[in-house]
Amino acid sequence: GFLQVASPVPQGPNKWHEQFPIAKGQRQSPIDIVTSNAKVDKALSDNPLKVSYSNNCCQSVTNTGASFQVVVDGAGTEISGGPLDSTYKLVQFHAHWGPLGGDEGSEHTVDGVTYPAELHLVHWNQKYKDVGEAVDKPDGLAVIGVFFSRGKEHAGFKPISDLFAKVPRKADKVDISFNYDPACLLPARRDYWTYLGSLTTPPLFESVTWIVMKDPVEVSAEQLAALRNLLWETPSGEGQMCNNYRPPQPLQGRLVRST
Ligand SMILES: COc1ccc(C[C@H]2SC(=O)NC2=O)c(OC)c1
Ligand SMILES: [Zn+2]
Repeated sequence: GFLQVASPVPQGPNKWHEQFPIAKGQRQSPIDIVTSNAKVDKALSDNPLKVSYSNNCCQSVTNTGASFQVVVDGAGTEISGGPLDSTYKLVQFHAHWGPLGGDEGSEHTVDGVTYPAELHLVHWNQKYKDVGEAVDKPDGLAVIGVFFSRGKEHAGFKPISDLFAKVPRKADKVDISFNYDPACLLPARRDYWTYLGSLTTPPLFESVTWIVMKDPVEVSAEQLAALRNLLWETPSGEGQMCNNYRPPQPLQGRLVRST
């Protein structure tokens, strides 16, 4: 039969620069947010971040081989205001997490503190014709980051976390037949830090206006454990998907603003 060439197991974050030199760029993400250096910007509160998601925008959950991804039909699902100069539409949300029971796993850190997971709600700038055109433009994307802390069960996350067992392998996909409003995943208090950064996985395009919510949302230990129903390729074969987070990158003099 044909020579079986094993697909190369993806290289870890500290090797990405070999194929993606921008990994050592001037506006890489994530970062450690040093709260005492964040500058309160009244303009952010004068024009509050507006999040208007519809409750039937979520189409399916898929295992991308790097995370779960809820694919969203962006119709009527928009954010604007705050640091954004135009309207952005939600296209997908996913998360990053650590090992079972550990406290690392978030991508952004706050004064060096990690959370067990971090949710990313990815939006693209409506001035572009589609997300493919927006993805590598300096103002192309806006990602809302929400920290997950371990505590009581998150009723709003349960319909999604219950689906992970149905998509164990890469490219597995299950339709979302129920109404679901992703806004339920946002903390009640809408204060955030914002800065200019990048995608946190290759190709690491420096195209993201980051909006990192200050307050974490609580999810249960079982919901965090459900993330490990997702499997991926490891050097020793198929294993539980975990530690799919990039560590903080150099700030390179960037300003982090705060509400
Ligand atoms: C080629 O386009 C891409 C590639 C990767 C991602 C996902 C990254 S970006 C983020 O915030 N977290 C992640 O894992 C992406 O997201 C819009 C767009
Ligand atoms: Zn992400």
